[in-house]
Amino acid sequence: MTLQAIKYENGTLEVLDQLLLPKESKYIPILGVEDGWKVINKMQVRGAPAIAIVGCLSLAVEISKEEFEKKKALRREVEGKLNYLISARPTAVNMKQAADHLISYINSLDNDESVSAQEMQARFVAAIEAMLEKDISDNRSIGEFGAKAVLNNVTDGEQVRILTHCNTGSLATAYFGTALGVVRCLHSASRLENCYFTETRPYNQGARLTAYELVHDKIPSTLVCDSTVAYLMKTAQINAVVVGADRVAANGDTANKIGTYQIAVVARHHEVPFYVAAPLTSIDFNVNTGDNIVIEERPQVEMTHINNIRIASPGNIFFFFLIIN
Ligand SMILES: CSC[C@H]1O[C@H](OP(=O)(O)O)[C@H](O)[C@@H]1O
Repeated sequence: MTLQAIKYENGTLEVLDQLLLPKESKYIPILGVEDGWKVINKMQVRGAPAIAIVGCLSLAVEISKEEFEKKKALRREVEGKLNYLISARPTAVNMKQAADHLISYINSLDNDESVSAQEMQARFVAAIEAMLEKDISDNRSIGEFGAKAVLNNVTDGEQVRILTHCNTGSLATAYFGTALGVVRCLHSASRLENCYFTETRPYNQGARLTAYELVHDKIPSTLVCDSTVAYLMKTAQINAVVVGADRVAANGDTANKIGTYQIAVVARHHEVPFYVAAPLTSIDFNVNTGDNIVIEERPQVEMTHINNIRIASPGNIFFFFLIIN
């Protein structure tokens, strides 16, 4: 078992094919931007932060193999490929945030006459490589801060029962995770009684990925059907719900995996504190409210089949994949 979703060293990139988990642990080589776009679009790599990191690293791999005589040629190629990578999936904002930041950075290098084309290329690749460690550092901070927030609501020494949705761990980020990072910190502090997590239909990120991570880390946990959450909050004294985010609007509206909204409504009804754990790169200050967040629509086969076996009768089925809370 491995929780390293992304393997990058000296211009070589491999990603864990998450569609094969938990049955098979297989890495896919990423030779450039086209490979990066495909593994993101097919959800072999998924999770808002991981999407941005893999997308940008796929560009770093491609750029590292080329030689640029002219700085403008490098800038033009970078801008075009970053905008292409954004199109792989529409809702998670992290890839767009990273693209905007990197385009601004390479423009500053292009405008700096003291920087050669070779230096510009090296600095640009280094800026992307730094995203890996930054994400891990952010996740550990989110985990510690989130654990403190949860524990503020309980008596000293009390162990807590957490509910989470989808996968927000090492398989959705560079490592450690966001909402699952909070669970990891609570467990490390010996303050976690149990982590309940949903299967997360239709793509089963919870049953396939979160279960995989929690078993790997030997964290006390219980997989529950998505339809159990209301009964769970009524009967299991859940201390807090902690989820991730794909995109947070300027007013705090949050787009996350489908099912999050109903969990939030039930948490409100049962007065269970509800937390969104996300890095700054998941916040889109250019979007005022959740009404302006693009809802991702995925092929219906992702709901009607599991491992290529049909589980729903043929017919005209249509559903949203992500929805606003
Ligand atoms: C830490 S990323 C969180 C976010 O990503 C998941 O979506 P997907 O598996 O479709 O990429 C889910 O919405 C998580 O909350």
